[in-house]
Amino acid sequence: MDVYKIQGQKRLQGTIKVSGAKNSAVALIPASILASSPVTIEGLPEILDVWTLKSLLEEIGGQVTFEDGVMSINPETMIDMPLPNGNVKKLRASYYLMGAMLGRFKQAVIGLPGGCYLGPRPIDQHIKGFEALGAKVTNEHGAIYLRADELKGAKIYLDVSSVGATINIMLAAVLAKGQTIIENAAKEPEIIDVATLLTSMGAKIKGAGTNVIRIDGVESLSGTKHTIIPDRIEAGTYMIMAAAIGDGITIDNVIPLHLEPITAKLREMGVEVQEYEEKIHIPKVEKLKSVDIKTLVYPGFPTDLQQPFSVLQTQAHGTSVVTDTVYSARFKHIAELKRMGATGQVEGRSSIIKGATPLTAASVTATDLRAGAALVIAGLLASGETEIHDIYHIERGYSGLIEKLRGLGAVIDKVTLTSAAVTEEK
Ligand SMILES: CC(=O)N[C@H]1[C@@H](OP(=O)(O)OP(=O)(O)OC[C@H]2O[C@@H](n3ccc(=O)[nH]c3=O)[C@H](O)[C@@H]2O)O[C@H](CO)[C@@H](O)[C@@H]1O
Ligand SMILES: C=C(OP(=O)(O)O)C(=O)O
Repeated sequence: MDVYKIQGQKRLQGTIKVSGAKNSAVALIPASILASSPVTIEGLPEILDVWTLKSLLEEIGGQVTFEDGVMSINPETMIDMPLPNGNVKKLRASYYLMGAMLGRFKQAVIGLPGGCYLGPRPIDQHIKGFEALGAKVTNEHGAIYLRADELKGAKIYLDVSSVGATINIMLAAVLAKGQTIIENAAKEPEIIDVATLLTSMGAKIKGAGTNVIRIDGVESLSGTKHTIIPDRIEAGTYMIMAAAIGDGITIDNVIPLHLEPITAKLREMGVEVQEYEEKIHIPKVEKLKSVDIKTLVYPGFPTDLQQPFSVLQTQAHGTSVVTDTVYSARFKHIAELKRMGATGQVEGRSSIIKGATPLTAASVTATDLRAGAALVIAGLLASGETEIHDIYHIERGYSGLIEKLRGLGAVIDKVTLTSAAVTEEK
């Protein structure tokens, strides 16, 4: 079992480079299934989710190479192999195989997805979209069976602005006959990135990034080369870390516009955020003011950053309230932060954090991906040696984390615990 060990209270300084966006990567890779010739995606993050998707494409017969962030996918040899179990359960975004395989083969069998448990995460809006396009969809023993004689464009109103449903319907609709209109579509930058790839493959998509997306189906799509956008959630995590324990940190390879919700909140807390074309610099912070946050769909404050942000709130003077309107149970990190001396409690969909509290090292568990990111920041702040368990969650989303943090002066190691050490801890 691997853990991260962090010696805290080392001030961090320098430049940290952000990788390609996880939530784009996990949609761009399945999108390649729709092409009739090779697709190359550049700048991909080296994270578990990307490796798992590579294996999934290979399971359906794709020829895939992945080196130095560049994935080359030959989809010509792919077949409509059922994927009811196994790798599909390791990540949330395996649901994109439904839209992409339905689009190409007009049928697919895909196990219900995994990913972080943050409260219920239904996929009813994805299914509603597939059905509107003409597919018959059934759930048999935990796998979704999709089949269509042909896919026909339709008008689909999403009950919730779901990122996954918006992208999945786009994937299924690009090769459908006629026009598809997605209303109340999600507007996240990753949706624009996927639309950009599909458009460069020959798809006709208008309105990605707004709440109405129009797709005119085409006969076929061809291979292309695409460069992914930077990861705004990874960048936001490092901005929070810079405000917490930085002595001047530059975050490189960012699109500052995508970071506006986090930049605005940091400024409210008294953090100076200097924006450049593709970089953000955060000088040392003297004093943090408490602020409340409410997560919302883009361009609101991202739910994926509320857990790391809570660590900063433990260092702010006063009481802060975090309300997550997207997920009902994204608060498991609070119990872990309390082990490290934080003062916080969870009430319904909110966490209430009182600061400023010095953090002390403890043995803690990354219950999910961003809880893990929060614990890394807490470990960097805490006195003593923090040990973080279940780091596979963190490695689903942060590329080269140890090396990147060491580059700023952090003392962090990935250590394999022997079974004797694990038993002793229990
Ligand atoms: C792989 C990926 O891109 N993951 C991101 C994606 O997840 P994901 O695509 O799963 O999130 P959604 O945008 O779909 O979910 C938003 C909300 O809608 C609800 N919902 C969603 C679909 C559905 O069919 N029915 C339904 O009720 C969800 O329970 C949730 O409350 O967007 C989330 C919200 O920004 C992020 O936290 C995740 O990092
Ligand atoms: C919730 C997240 O990911 P996923 O949807 O892949 O579980 C996340 O990236 O914070």
